[in-house]
Amino acid sequence: MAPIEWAGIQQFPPATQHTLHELLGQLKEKDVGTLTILVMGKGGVGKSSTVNSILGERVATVSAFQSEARNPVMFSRSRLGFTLNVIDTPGIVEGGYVNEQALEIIKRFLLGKTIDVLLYVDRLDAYRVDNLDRQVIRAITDTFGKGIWQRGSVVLTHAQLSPPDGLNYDDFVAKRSEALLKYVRLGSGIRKQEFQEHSIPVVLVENSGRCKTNDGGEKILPNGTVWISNLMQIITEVVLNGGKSITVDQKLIDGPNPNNRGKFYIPLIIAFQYFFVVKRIQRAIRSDIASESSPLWELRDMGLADGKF
Ligand SMILES: Nc1nc2c(ncn2[C@@H]2O[C@H](COP(=O)(O)OP(=O)(O)OP(=O)(O)O)[C@@H](O)[C@H]2O)c(=O)[nH]1
Repeated sequence: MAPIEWAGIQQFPPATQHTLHELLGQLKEKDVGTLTILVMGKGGVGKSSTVNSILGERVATVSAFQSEARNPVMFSRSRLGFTLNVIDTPGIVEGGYVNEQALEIIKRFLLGKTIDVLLYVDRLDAYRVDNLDRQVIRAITDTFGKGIWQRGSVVLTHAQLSPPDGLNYDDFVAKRSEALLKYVRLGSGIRKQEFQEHSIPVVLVENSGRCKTNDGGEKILPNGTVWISNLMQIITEVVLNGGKSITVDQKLIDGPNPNNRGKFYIPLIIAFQYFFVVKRIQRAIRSDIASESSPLWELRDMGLADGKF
């Protein structure tokens, strides 16, 4: 079925439309004709609202109360021969734990689809990160493999805020980003150096209808960033700056965990070590013992040394 024409793009102010068309042009130039964005995160953080903001249409259901048993949905739109797919997913946390069943449903929904970009959504106005964040990030990593983070971006909603304690806005954003990225690193198990090399971008979003606008009618953040253009710009950069898209096939769904595939080799490595390393060392020790002359204490105990030693 051909995707519906992306009419929502015309809802944006002319300057935003111009930027979006430019970005689509950049992608097409690099032979990227389809862009599939997967939106994930905890419940109630603003995933559906962000999907609506990107498309410029109210397609995903937004609820002030955490919705239960929601299914993943993909919204497809086309524009000038380009297809934009945005996949909204239910929150994957329930009762303080990662809901494995929700993850299973998401995985099955994604079967046969290729994810070009992961948007990991959380709120800017949350003042702590905890073990739950780490668990959610680990669950995403276990599902898709570490490579997903090379195609990942952290999205922080509720970005129109006045920081507490008289903190400067940009400092507050930097602190919150740093704290969250640390947990992304820990949860994904990516080594520190590698993580720093492929820095994961953090993007700010304000989905509220009361978001401030500039003279051109574009929605802006307290630091003046035109956030829809900025979000789409970062998404384009993530796609064009390397890392592979993730195709969800049956193997990925059945497991084993994509990060643990090498574990199959562990018994072989142990056997190799036993025969070629341990055995060799044992032989060397044995021949060493055989050739060793008696130590002095042994000679003394045998009464052969005269106590000068
Ligand atoms: N002020 C403000 N409110 C937001 C923002 N994003 C979302 N909200 C509100 O937060 C609530 C939850 O938003 P949703 O978009 O439904 O969140 P979700 O992550 O899709 O929620 P689940 O489907 O339950 O996982 C709604 O009342 C939204 O109006 C934002 O950027 N700013």
